[in-house]
Amino acid sequence: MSVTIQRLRRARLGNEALDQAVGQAERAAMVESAEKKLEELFDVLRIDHRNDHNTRGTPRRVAKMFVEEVLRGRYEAPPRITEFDNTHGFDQLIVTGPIDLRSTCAHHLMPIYGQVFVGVLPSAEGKIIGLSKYDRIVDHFAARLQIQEELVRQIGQHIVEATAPRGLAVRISAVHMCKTQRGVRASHRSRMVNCSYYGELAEDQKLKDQFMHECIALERGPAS
Ligand SMILES: Nc1nc2c(ncn2[C@@H]2O[C@H](COP(=O)(O)OP(=O)(O)OP(=O)(O)O)[C@@H](O)[C@H]2O)c(=O)[nH]1
Repeated sequence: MSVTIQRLRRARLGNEALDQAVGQAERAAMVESAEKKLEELFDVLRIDHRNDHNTRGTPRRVAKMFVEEVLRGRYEAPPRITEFDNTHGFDQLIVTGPIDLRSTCAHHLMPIYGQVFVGVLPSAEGKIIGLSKYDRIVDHFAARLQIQEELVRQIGQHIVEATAPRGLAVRISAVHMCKTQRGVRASHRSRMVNCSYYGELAEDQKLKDQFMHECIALERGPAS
């Protein structure tokens, strides 16, 4: 059995990272193996990808898409976080968003898309992290097969462990295309909204209200 396949078998959940980051050579081998399996799938589905000018090369494209894009967050290390000294001891709520969410649902492999908002209550004695890193962290955990309840907690737990703020809130509002494009064919406006709270943001209703107020304002965008 190849090294690649052994590693995949050790990983427990589709939205968990592997034990170690997967290098370029190993990812190339994964694309090769996945391409062969996708060719078989196309054959089963009676799609003549060898002769059809539209689907020729599609098994390879899809294999690359899974390894390098859709599941990238399982094979790479989380993004590096730049920290700055909090010299003026800033300790008030910071809310950032909307952060565009592009993920994939674990049940039907359909896109999940929407917005994420992150609220951070920094510690006056701690560090401040680069604002773009919140977007990168969202992107990292979204690049896995997800359900929204677990995604919102993975993002929150990672930020808490990496930056130790006094409080943290993560809110996701997303469309699940497994529900809008197939199956029940729900309205394209139908969304799922959920939050995860940590530290003082979990305990203090006024802080939660302030976070929610800022999310709504950011969702609405600048007044035209
Ligand atoms: N709670 C939760 N459910 C989700 C999420 N993404 C997809 N689902 C739902 O998970 C279920 C998938 O499991 P099944 O009921 O076995 O799938 P199915 O028979 O194809 O069901 P339908 O989608 O109703 O056609 C569906 O009801 C989805 O709408 C998510 O992030 N959170």
